[in-house]
Amino acid sequence: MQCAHFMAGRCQSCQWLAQPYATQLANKQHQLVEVLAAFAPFQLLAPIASSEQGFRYKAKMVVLGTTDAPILGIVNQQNEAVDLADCPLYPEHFADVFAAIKDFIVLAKLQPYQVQQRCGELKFVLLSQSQHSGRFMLRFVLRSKNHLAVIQKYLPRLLAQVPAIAVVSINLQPQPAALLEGAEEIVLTTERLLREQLNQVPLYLSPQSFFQTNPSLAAALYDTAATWAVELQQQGEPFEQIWDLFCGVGGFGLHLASQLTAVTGQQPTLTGIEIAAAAIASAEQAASELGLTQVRFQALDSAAFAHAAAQAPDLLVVNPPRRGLGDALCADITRLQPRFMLYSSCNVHSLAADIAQLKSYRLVKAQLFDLFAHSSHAEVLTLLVRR
Ligand SMILES: C[S@@+](CC[C@H](N)C(=O)[O-])C[C@H]1O[C@@H](n2cnc3c(N)ncnc32)[C@H](O)[C@@H]1O
Repeated sequence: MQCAHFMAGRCQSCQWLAQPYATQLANKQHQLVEVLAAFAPFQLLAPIASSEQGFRYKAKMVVLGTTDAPILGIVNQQNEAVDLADCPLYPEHFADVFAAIKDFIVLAKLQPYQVQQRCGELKFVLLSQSQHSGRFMLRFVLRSKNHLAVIQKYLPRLLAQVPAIAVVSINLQPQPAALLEGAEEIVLTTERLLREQLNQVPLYLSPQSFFQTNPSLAAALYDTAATWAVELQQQGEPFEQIWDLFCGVGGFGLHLASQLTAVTGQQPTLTGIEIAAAAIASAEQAASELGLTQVRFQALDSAAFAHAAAQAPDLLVVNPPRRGLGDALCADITRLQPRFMLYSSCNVHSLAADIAQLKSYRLVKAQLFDLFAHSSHAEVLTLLVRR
């Protein structure tokens, strides 16, 4: 990927960009082999490469500059404001939408927040796009509600200029701390969710819910997890009960349930657990659109849910945040003993620490999905089988 900001030393966010992409991928695979060496032998599949640019569905822009000349980007290590509206990680239309957003900031006289002086209103602009429809979700992170009325006044003009913007919201983040967003969200459009579709599965993104950063590779990841489950089923392992812990808006569970139903004609019972209530509402909406009736999504702590359970599912899917599953959840998985686990992780170190704790499981296969090209991070999907 050619990036003028990186070449000029203005932005170093893509830490591995100086390495050719093939070298990056080989290095990540090498690291995976090293970190999982203690669990050999297992089948290591070829890594799944990302597009080198335009793969990120979401931009998180700090608002800098002045009311008359806003900058959307970052403050770099030299303490300079860098405009990243043309960052090549984003799909091609982001730059046009950022230009329209800057016009809107000028028109509505939204003063960029100044951290040192603790003055100004607009802290961040968060822009997401559905890869399937090309439509956008736009969020303004503000210090207060002071400019709510003026934003509402000029919003129709922005929506007329960029009709692809489907959802607009204001997030209130009154703290002077470097927090990206606060708890309160005010949705300004009739549409409240951005509809994405990966493979044939609809996924509904609400302003605050998590979504995988690289939708094309997320589609490959979910499809692979479902394919592995179908293969096990075809080898005579019926999956009546599936749990999807840390399910977010339902990507893994919905793919598994719909593919297993399509192949076997029998719908498994799917239980999805996620801490964010908005994500659970999205997962329920998608399940109903898919015609899946044997589903139960609940807004709960995954560890508390597993701790209260008396019976194991046939297949357990887990996709925790970077910290991993942790001791308590590993202990309950060991107590419950599901026959199969699909563990997808964005942190190979916490993945290895958890597998080391799950002594009654054997690592059968692993595959790297390069969701985070040009960084040291990657997603790894593993299949674990009870010994
Ligand atoms: C890496 S994301 C995976 C989401 C989803 N599986 C996907 O593919 O988009 C981790 C998810 O775990 C959720 N989460 C964090 N802590 C949790 C907890 N203690 N219990 C349940 N869910 C939690 C987050 O809100 C986030 O949606």
